[in-house]
Amino acid sequence: MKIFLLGYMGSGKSYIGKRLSDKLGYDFLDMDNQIEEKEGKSISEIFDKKGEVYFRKLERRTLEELIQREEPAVISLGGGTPCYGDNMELIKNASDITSFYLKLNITNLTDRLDKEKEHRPMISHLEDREKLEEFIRKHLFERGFYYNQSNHVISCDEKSAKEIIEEISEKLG
Ligand SMILES: Nc1ncnc2c1ncn2[C@@H]1O[C@H](COP(=O)(O)OP(=O)(O)OP(=O)(O)O)[C@@H](O)[C@H]1O
Ligand SMILES: O=C(O)C1=C[C@@H](O)[C@@H](O)[C@H](O)C1
Ligand SMILES: [Mg+2]
Repeated sequence: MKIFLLGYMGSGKSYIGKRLSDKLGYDFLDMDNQIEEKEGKSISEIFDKKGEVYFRKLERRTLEELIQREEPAVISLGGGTPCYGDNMELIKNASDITSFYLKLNITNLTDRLDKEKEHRPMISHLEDREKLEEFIRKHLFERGFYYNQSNHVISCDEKSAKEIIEEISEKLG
């Protein structure tokens, strides 16, 4: 059984994923960290030096490897992973994966990301909160189509990590 966490940048995939894995006694894997280890570079450096298309290809190969993995694990995907090529189809077609979309509203995502833009190359160039919010609104409109194909949608607005983890655990039964 593998648990995949999906959602926009800043939705808590890494934060919740680590804590959920501790609770379940599963391994925790963060796709962004795996990519950084493979390349020996930070995500920002990969975007800067090799470009986004190179990153998306690497992300696809890493997704394929994670899907092949047989041991139980909680796996946090990159924010864009489900939204490129047929990545979401691969996730949906794997019989041992349960996917959760960690859903937050635009205001809460903007609040979080406004404080943490630097290591996120998709948004690091946006000068102020207004531009960031406008970008997130458009981006989420495009990406929601993919995220919403997850097995479960978890509304995370105003919820603590503990509450979110409890909700995920309930869905897992
Ligand atoms: N339930 C929560 N309540 C309050 N803050 C939270 C909650 N979940 C996560 N956070 C905070 O939100 C920020 C973003 O979380 P995190 O880095 O886990 O997002 P992410 O989905 O992994 O983003 P990315 O796709 O960019 O890797 C972090 O500072 C984290 O501590
Ligand atoms: O939303 C995105 O496209 C991204 C999210 C991050 O997790 C990283 O995978 C990278 O910064 C791209
Ligand atoms: Mg993360």
